[in-house]
Amino acid sequence: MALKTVSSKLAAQLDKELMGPEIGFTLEQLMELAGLSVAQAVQRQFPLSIYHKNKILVVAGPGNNGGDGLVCARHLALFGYRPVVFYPKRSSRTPFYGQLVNQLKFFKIPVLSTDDDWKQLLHAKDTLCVVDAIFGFSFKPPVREPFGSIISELISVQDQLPIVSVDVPTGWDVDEGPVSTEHIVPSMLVSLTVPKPCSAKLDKDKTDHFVGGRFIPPDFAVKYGFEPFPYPSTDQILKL
Ligand SMILES: NC(=O)C1=CN([C@@H]2O[C@H](COP(=O)(O)OP(=O)(O)OC[C@H]3O[C@@H](n4cnc5c(N)ncnc54)[C@H](OP(=O)(O)O)[C@@H]3O)[C@@H](O)[C@H]2O)[C@@H](O)CC1
Ligand SMILES: [K+]
Repeated sequence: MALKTVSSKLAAQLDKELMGPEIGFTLEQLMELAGLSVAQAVQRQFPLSIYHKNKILVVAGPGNNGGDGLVCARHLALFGYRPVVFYPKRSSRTPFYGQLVNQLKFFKIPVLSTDDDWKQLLHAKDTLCVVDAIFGFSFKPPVREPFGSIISELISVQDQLPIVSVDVPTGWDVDEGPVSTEHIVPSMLVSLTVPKPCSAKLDKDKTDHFVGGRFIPPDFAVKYGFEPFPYPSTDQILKL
């Protein structure tokens, strides 16, 4: 089956239309479903009954990809995992990000900043996986600090510690794929709504690919040039 993708430009347009005056979704609604999808994909890939570790590091970036990570952490806690969130650059774009952080505190999920030693979580002995919610479809290379150093740390452990990338592997050009030889190779990618073109560069032997964010009707998918995904039953995700 040929991979169905939409470009970064079209993905942003699709997002805008969903949240525009005619359709009227709010960011909060879509982000909740996006974060839930990612948590469900993690649970499918790393069920607690098989993996006897429950600590998950969620690295959240400054935009909506990071917001998806904050929501995902809350659902992971509800599913029985022990998420820890590293949120180095907190957004003040909308008060909603602050509310998401308050919800994490309500769930007693630690939220670390650059002053904390987040790197001690980068050990496969204790940590099950890392959720990469740093950048999504609005990332434009080259990467700026502190994220360059954070990405390098993740790359240095990815052979031992699986990375679950949300929507786009962080640091990859959304349309072109990896921009340097040293790059994140996720063990799992959860594309939201529809895969972005960079996902065609995934090595299928190294990365399992899921689509999630089950929030559009079939005719809307067709309008944006892709076939609707056949999600089974009540699932929020589909393995491609
Ligand atoms: N319909 C859907 O599918 C839905 C999708 N959703 C999710 O939204 C994601 C897209 O979110 P988004 O548009 O907020 O952008 P995102 O990728 O998080 O990055 C922007 C941030 O990164 C920063 N930044 C950029 N380049 C940088 C650089 N080189 N180095 C350093 N920083 C850089 C940039 O900073 P700025 O340039 O503004 O200073 C800004 O702060 C999408 O992938 C999906 O996960 C759901 O939540 C809702 C429904
Ligand atoms: K990401």
